[in-house]
Amino acid sequence: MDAIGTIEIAGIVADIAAEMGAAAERGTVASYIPPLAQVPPEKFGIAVVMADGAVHVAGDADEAFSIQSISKVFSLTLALGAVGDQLWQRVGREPSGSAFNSIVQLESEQGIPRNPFINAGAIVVCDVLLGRSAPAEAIAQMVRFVRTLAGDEAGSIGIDEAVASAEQDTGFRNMALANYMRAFGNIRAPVERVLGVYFHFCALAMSCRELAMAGRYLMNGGRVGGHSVITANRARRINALMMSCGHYDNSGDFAFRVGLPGKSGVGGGILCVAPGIASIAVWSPGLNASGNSQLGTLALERLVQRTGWSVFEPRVS
Ligand SMILES: NC(=O)CC[C@H](N)C(=O)O
Repeated sequence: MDAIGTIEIAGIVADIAAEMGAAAERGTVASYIPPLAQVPPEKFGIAVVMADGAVHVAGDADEAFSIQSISKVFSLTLALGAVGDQLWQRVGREPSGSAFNSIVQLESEQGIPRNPFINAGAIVVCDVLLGRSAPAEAIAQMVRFVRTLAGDEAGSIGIDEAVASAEQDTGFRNMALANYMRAFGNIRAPVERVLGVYFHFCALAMSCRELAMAGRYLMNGGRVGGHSVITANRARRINALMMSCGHYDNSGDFAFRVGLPGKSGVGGGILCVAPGIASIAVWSPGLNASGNSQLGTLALERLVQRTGWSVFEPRVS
């Protein structure tokens, strides 16, 4: 850890929540998935779980929200566990520079998505998981996995079925992506099954506190409480992908402003990792033009300015 102590972090987290509560420019809540449009834009939560186990929360940190594309981090982790590096034959590792739901690169790149954190890539990841289990099993395995990562013994993390079925009803672009990749042979299971799994993963609901807890393995070289979730090498690589691809065509700007691996979702959440230091979750439903939480990004930018936690900053001992 660096020179900043526990009391200071608690104060910084509380100050940021107060600043974000008062912010006027809150972005636009996603409306293409109808239940997400109902979430009040005033919400803001932040949770910081330190490497020593201390937890600092402020604002609406205990209110569950739809984690949406943040689930792509957990599905990637499961798929790497299932098939290892063979995954990279079907999904790339380059930033796309395009929107999260873009189809344009798939034609010239023969149905191989640029990375696992855009929709097309995450849909392939779901297909890989379906190579090993039926849809209901894959969904149950994901819920169990995230609960275990978060230490959620009460089982409060779950799938918001209303969100999952709204995505099913409105997910025409995702259907197009999946069918298009199927034409190239990069989706193997029936498209409806693959998307059923994908939509349920996106519909996972949890709070900032639970999400920051679930991200601990990424700050800890793949380990949580003495257990190895994944190898240190894989944790490092997932962090690298979060840095380069976690915010779609905004990933460069996020690295510039925050300088930490992060993954956003259209529910307004961001999971962010300060390796060796902290796992952080923020939530504010209003999005910027690239579909990333406007105030969530600003909150992380301020947190890093005040703590010096950017991976590009020298560590003070
Ligand atoms: N960026 C996101 O969070 C997108 C996830 C959303 N479920 C979709 O597929 O469109």
